[in-house]
Amino acid sequence: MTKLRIPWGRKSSTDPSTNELDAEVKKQNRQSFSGLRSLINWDTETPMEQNQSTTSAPNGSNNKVQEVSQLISLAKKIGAEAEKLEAYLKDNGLPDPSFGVDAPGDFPKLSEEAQRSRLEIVHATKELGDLVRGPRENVRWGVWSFLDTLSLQVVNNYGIAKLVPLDKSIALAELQTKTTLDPVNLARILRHSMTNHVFCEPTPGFIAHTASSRLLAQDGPLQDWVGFNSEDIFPAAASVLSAIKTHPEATSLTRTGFNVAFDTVDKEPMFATFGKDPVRAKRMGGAMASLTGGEGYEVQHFVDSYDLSEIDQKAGVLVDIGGSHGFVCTDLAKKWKNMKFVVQDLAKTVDSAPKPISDDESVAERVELQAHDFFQEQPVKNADVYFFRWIMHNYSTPYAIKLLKNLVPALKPGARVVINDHCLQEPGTENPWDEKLMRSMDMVMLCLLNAQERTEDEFRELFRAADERFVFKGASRSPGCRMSVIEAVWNPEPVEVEEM
Ligand SMILES: C[S@@+](CC[C@H](N)C(=O)[O-])C[C@H]1O[C@@H](n2cnc3c(N)ncnc32)[C@H](O)[C@@H]1O
Repeated sequence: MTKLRIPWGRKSSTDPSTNELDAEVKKQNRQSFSGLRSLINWDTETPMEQNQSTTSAPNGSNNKVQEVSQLISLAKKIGAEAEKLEAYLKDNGLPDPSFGVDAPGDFPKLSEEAQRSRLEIVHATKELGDLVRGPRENVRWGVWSFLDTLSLQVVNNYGIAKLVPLDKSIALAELQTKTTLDPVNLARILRHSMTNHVFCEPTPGFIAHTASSRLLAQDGPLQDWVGFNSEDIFPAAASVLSAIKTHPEATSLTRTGFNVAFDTVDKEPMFATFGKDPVRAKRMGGAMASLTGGEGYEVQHFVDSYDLSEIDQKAGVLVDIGGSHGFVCTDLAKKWKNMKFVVQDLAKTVDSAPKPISDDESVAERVELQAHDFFQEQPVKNADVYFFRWIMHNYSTPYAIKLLKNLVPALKPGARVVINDHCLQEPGTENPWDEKLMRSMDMVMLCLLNAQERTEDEFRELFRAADERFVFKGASRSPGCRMSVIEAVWNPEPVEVEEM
């Protein structure tokens, strides 16, 4: 497996002096700018040095130098990277980025270098925009981002995108006849959406599609994504404050923002609510598929990078706990031809899995589905690997510890416990886009389940709290993947085991 040691940045001092604190604050202030560096590997200058770098005086003399402000430095960076990106698109016959209705739904796949330019532009434009808006405006208008969710929520719920023709505009008055949404609300929702390039008004009173609104008309998983986020997570988010004020420990699955929002406090966890509502459950499933099928979450990262050769050689066993319909194991079984797999999930998930689990007979005969509640003791004894993918982040620490404890009676010496989840890095060391995404996911886990994304140290502590006989081996991540592999080995007679 390609082991990318997760870079751990500075460690905070336990008793920093005021000067140290000042220095730390200054450093952090610089980090909003420097976040990019972790990804794009700018030259060796510090951001401060970059901001203060000098240029020759206009007359060409090197004697007189001028400071380049952060403003200009960012603007130049954006210009330079945009030129590189455009050249790449032209050289490869790829379309120019556009908001137009016919523009591709996704930015084209790029070379590593062109992708770096793209990300630099994404981050530097945000940085530059924030800089020129200024702190007060950033806070004042930043807090209004929930209104973007509101307008998308209404557009999506009323299916307005499907009412607008793809090839021409439609008079607002005519559109009003096609929906039960009242005229004033339809107009204001559309016009608010337009501020985010969702729909446009090419001539006053006529509505047409942009590429984003077209996707909202055509892309089922994206509709699910917007529906789940705006109708389930958004109300839950608005109730988190109430939930944590009333239950500050914030660990219970039935005392979350979601429970407050949907009046299920101390009654049932979110999963049970969805279990009773097939439409909502399907929407959440589609939304998850839309996220986890996307860039940086492909199962192939794990399949390609995690080394099971030792286990395959001895025809060992991997148990995928909460493995849904077994799509990870069927992919693993195509690569590792000798070992066996047990996919465990709740009975109704197992019942709804396709049978046979794969058309490939040599795969199907080695992948078994088993109904098992992971809050009960693990029934498959002496397996070589126990695997949790997208499971631990659904649970607060007491629950997560329980999941690990439930393995203990089944474990043989050397058994691996492998978690495939986000692993949070120190603030400012992740590329800013990934950091935003992972920290947003962390907030979503709070809203819905009082759960959390974890750092490597927090995973280490989970294993330690579950049983001292777990030997934590660390976290690793393959290039291009947002998910990490976090691993511990069962060692009933503790000896020193080297960390990865
Ligand atoms: C977020 S999904 C992860 C699925 C899969 N591991 C993946 O990588 O996409 C969580 C899975 O855990 C299952 N699950 C939830 N509660 C469970 C329980 N108590 N016991 C077993 N499986 C459970 C769900 O049915 C679902 O398939």
